[in-house]
Amino acid sequence: MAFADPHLQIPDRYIRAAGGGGVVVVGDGESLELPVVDMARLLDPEHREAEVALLGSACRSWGFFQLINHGVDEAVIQKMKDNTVQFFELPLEDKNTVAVRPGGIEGFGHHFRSSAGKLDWAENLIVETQPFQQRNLEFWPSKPPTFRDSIDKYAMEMWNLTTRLLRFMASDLGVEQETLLAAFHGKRQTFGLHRYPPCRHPEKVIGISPHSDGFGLTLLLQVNDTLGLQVSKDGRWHPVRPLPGAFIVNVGEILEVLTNGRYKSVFHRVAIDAERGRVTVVVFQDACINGLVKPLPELGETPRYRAIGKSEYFKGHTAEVLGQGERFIDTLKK
Ligand SMILES: O=C(O)CCC(=O)C(=O)O
Ligand SMILES: [Fe+2]
Repeated sequence: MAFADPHLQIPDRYIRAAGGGGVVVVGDGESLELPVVDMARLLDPEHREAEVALLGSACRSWGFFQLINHGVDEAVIQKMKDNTVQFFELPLEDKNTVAVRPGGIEGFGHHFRSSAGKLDWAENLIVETQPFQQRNLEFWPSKPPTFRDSIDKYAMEMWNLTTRLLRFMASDLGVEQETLLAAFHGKRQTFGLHRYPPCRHPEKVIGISPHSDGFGLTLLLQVNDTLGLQVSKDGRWHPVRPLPGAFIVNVGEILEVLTNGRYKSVFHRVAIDAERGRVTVVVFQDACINGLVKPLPELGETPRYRAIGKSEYFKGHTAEVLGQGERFIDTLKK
């Protein structure tokens, strides 16, 4: 396997024509840092107003922020990190017991592929964690033995964190909290666990091709401190330097539509390190209004996107990911 032996040639199906991770990354000195939102200040009546404004401005200008003092149970986070690393360290035949099936989404394998048929330099495990009744336990690894329990507990923590964030976003947007919460309540929650091995020629490959996330909200946890995530702003790629213990939160395309374009879902990608591997735990929270992707009527604005059914939306978004061109939601703009 290409990842296992550093002396092997990089197989052609991983090599990117335009130089994979290497184009227009801003240098250290000029790099803008992601906004940092402090949950402790959001919860403190004395600082709430200013912090809600900061949260809102982060979602409008960057579509990304780091979240500190988030209040998520540290033991649950640590267990999730440990088990994720232990899973990826298993022999391939163990990981393949939950292999993704042809045409399927859940399971272990290489999930992201550009239109040119190139593979991303990563292995991934994708599992749906909510709604509870839709869990396919056949794709939940039984090794390491505590993994399923870790995923279950982490899933609950991430849903609680999502509801906390949505309340403050609603306040920034000037809508009732319940209105925004209802769009997310009972919807899908999907885990994407990623391992990006080091590569001797990082400029030739890419960890995840440029994309914007298709669900409502994304909550990303770095398992180790290897850099890799880059966010597009003003036409350039900005490397994200995760603060210790922080979550990286970003607006997905559905939240952009729900907010009638006030919040932005932006392109990001993952570059590969020459020496060190990188592991992330990503949780996607889905949303819709009665089966439709459309702006919240409670905003009281003329909708800037036409309403579309969920399955048509996902078809369009999948084509966007494969084509890496225009964002699908831009085609919904009126
Ligand atoms: O692993 C990362 O840093 C980014 C992952 C990502 O963008 C995704 O799963 O959509
Ligand atoms: Fe993403």
